[in-house]
Amino acid sequence: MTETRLRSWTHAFGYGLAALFTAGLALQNLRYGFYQLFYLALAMSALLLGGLVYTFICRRHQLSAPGHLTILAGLNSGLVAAVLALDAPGISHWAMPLIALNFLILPLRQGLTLSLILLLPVLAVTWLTQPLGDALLTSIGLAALLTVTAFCVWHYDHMTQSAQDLAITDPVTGAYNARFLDEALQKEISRAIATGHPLSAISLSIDHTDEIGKLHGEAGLQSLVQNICRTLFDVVRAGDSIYRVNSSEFFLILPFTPEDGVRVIAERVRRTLSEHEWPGIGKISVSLGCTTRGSGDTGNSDLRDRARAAMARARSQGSGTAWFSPGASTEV
Ligand SMILES: Nc1nc2c(ncn2[C@@H]2O[C@H](COP(=O)(O)OP(=O)(O)OP(=O)(O)O)[C@@H](O)[C@H]2O)c(=O)[nH]1
Repeated sequence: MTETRLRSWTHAFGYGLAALFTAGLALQNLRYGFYQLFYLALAMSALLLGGLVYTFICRRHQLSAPGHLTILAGLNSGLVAAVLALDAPGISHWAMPLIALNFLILPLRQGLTLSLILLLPVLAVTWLTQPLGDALLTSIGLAALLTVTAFCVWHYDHMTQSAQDLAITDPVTGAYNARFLDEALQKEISRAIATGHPLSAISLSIDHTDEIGKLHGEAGLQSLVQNICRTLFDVVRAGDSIYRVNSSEFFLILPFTPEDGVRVIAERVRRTLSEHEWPGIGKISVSLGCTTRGSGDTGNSDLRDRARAAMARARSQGSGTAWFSPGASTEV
């Protein structure tokens, strides 16, 4: 299940349950003749049903739907206004489902801000109008609910982020992994097509890895790959991204980089890596295949395969060289 679909279901569940709860409150208040509370609960219930419908309408872009903040701000401010205007002691408890809903539906910071804005006037009125014991119990209950809910949401966000990072990162080097390369490259190509900025790529292979492995063992090779990757991170600029394609190959995506630029950075990488004295190993060399997106390159495989073919060509010229392949143009 995708994150968007999961959010749609939890939002729908949250709005639905809260709408049922407030509808129940409305009926109860109608039965006992508390008409102001009846109308308040009815209005909240209608707004919650609106949230449910909005969730359904925005099901494809649930993560960025801005209407949830408006709906929840309306619900929270309605309750704050009622707490300040009505003389109804039990109304402070209505804040509980709203706090849970704020955290369930909004991003953590927005949920926390809205809940605090709701909680402060509710607690102030409770302390001013209720006996000390009741006020204390209500305050502890609401504060505990806010803390526990905020912690659960923070924990969930943290776990989700870690799982996403693990899925796209190579554990040895910290670079992105090969699985993420195609997706990231396609995204950059679409961005380059939309904005017209140049895009280049480099396929980098460490030369003579079989010999290095035989001489220094698998651990020595792994440590070399790790150090090379760390050096690559230092050499390239912030917007560039590095992917570990296999045990001895990296791929670099270089946005905003034209043909002249990729030649400059490829030469800088080649020189830096070949002049460095690698701990326990000494000097090494790398072969680099570079390419720049042409107007005819629309798929990730166009750039990826051409950069790798250029790298193979560089290798065939002798170790420690770079080769540039121009991009494909559309026929005019
Ligand atoms: N993507 C990328 N391109 C680079 C990098 N370094 C150099 N280039 C490209 O090479 C061109 C010339 O780079 P430099 O010789 O360092 O000159 P520069 O004007 O100081 O480069 P910038 O200020 O980085 O644009 C730049 O305009 C870029 O297109 C890099 O780390 N990443």
